[in-house]
Amino acid sequence: MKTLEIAHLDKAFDQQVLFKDANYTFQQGKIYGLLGRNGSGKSTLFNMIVGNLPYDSGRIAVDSDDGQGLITNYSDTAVGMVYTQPHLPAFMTGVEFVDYFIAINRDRLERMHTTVKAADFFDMAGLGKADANKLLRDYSEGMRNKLQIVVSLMLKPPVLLLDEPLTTVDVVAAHEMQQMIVAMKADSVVVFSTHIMQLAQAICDAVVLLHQQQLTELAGLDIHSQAFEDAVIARLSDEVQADA
Ligand SMILES: Nc1ncnc2c1ncn2[C@@H]1O[C@H](COP(=O)(O)OP(=O)(O)OP(=O)(O)O)[C@@H](O)[C@H]1O
Repeated sequence: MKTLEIAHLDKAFDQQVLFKDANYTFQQGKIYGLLGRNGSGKSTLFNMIVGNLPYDSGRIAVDSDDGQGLITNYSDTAVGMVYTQPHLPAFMTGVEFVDYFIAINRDRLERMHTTVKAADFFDMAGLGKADANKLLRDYSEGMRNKLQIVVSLMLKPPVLLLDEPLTTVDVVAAHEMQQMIVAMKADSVVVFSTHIMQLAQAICDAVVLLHQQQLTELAGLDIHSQAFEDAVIARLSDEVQADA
């Protein structure tokens, strides 16, 4: 089973402690919503998992189900990340970028027996022919986001992290992207951060709170219930009440 393990994780920026002995194990087969207050460290956690940022101590390990077990020196293909602000080359057209993406990932795509063509990416992202020939610089933020989500999903990484992924896409695209994300959970560990409670309730199997430097699953309540929403708000308000 594919697994992402966070164990005894510590991380601080100067005097600001974001993680203190944080522990949680995410597993394939569920979609996890990561909820926390602004500035609690959700993007920092994702950046540590994907290898963009170092952590101070503890361990982050991935089991890609390839026989190596849980390892900390996992390859950069083990974790895929959808960024809030997409990292796409501004001076390529959409189709140039997708052709380039297919070329550099040809081996991976062939191993998955995927015979996707550039046109398939645009269909999945709900983008038209005219869009394909535009410079990515001239895409709207939502268009860039849709393309980024589609390319990330196409590689089927063992661990897929989505940092507030659906906030800029239109309602129709959001519905389609949700279905694609849900389809990923059978084969991947899927974790996404969001501030939209309804989105978390719509697609998550579990909600993990990042609060007071810890990761804690909010268990024991029906995720779709008002009681669940109330419990999330109460838990994340702890500090404010304590300070008041
Ligand atoms: N490279 C950095 N150097 C110093 N401080 C940083 C750095 N990156 C993030 N921080 C700080 O760490 C804290 C957590 O930031 P982060 O972006 O991880 O929060 P977040 O939970 O994703 O927030 P939001 O929900 O508002 O997007 C913030 O106070 C931020 O200013």
